Amino acid sequence: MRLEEEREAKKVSDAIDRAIELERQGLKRRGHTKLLLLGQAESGKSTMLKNFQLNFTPKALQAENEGWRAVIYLNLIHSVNFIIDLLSNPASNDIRRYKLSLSPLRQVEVILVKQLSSSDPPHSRADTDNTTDYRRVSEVSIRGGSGWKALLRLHTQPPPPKASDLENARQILDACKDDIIALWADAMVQARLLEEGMILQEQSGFFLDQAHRVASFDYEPTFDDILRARLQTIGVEEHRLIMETSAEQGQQWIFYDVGGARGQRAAWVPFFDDVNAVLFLCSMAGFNEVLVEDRTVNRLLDSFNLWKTICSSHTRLKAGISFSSFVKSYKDAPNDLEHVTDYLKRKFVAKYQSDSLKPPRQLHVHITCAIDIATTSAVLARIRDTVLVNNLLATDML
Ligand SMILES: Nc1nc2c(ncn2[C@@H]2O[C@H](COP(=O)(O)OP(=O)(O)OP(=O)(O)O)[C@@H](O)[C@H]2O)c(=O)[nH]1
Ligand SMILES: [Mg+2]
Repeated sequence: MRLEEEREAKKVSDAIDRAIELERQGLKRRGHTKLLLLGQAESGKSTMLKNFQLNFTPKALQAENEGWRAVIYLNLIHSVNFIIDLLSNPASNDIRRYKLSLSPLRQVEVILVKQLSSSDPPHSRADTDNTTDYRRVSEVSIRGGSGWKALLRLHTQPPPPKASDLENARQILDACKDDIIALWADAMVQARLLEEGMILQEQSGFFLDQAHRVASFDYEPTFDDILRARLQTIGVEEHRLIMETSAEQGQQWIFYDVGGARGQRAAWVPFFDDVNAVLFLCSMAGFNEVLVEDRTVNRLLDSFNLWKTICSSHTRLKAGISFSSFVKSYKDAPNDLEHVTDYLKRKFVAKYQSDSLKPPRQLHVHITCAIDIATTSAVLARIRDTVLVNNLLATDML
């Protein structure tokens, strides 16, 4: 029996090895692999992506250092400004002094947000919600694809003639360093935060206890800092990672990192069908927290529901939804992509043939998936060729 069991286990293990090898070869052939990161806001999607970069493309992550420095500065300054706002009634000379000495940080925050969000207006929750939420520090979010990493160009271009905004931020932070440290250590500040039920240490983008380091003139972000830096994702960002590690060298991994807040989730749908894997993240700490966007909903419960929705979502036809039960004229044909596509194509052509004005204009039907760059570029090439040939015909050159 034991030998039989061992043989059986070996068979299973060999089958798994073969499947892995086939998958590996498949990936090699396809040249790249696509991964979709899903989960509610602050579940760690962007952080996972950074971890992938750290492991597989460390040089590329290193090259993003200046961009992350700006995010870390912004995280720290945002916390400081938040505390100053909280102490709006200066109860003591000390508080008045902090307010004055740390006031240059206001302008630095505005500049950093502007720089990070490039042409987009900042999407600060504080902008949309006038009621101050003392339980959380409002966040600054940058729209996906806005090119906030354009900041990184600082890296490859020669230094600008005048001190850059980032350099300015560095100097001001250095000058404010001692007061930031003193503010955070102040017993009155801590008491006020406690009164408001705010535990800043547990919030993302918390760098106050690292102020002595981060605010120093010679500060260089460590990988650990980069992992802790918080920038809310808005929309869907595409990140292309060219693997640097020897086993995967040269392979391209494309990550789709999405915004996880409820208002962002509709944007995920088009990405489901076209990826090799979905990575779903759930923050275990969410069990006693509520959603920022809906304070009546427990975060863990929201994650469960989201997971359920994702598990039950499928390519519509593959999920067994019958095309013919919605389109009555589709009879006696298989419920698969090939036949449904062919049917739709014929339907459009038939309408054109029966209703197009005379003389008929040319019709070219293309099937594509607009989020698939390869198929879409093939279609674009065909469109370009058609336009080119028509132009040549019109000028009697053909
Ligand atoms: N303690 C702890 N913190 C984490 C973990 N993963 C991420 N974080 C922190 O949680 C914060 C939020 O993480 P993000 O990766 O920005 O969250 P996200 O899922 O991309 O959020 P959205 O972009 O808003 O959808 C960051 O400041 C991280 O440093 C974790 O496993 N444990
Ligand atoms: Mg994110």
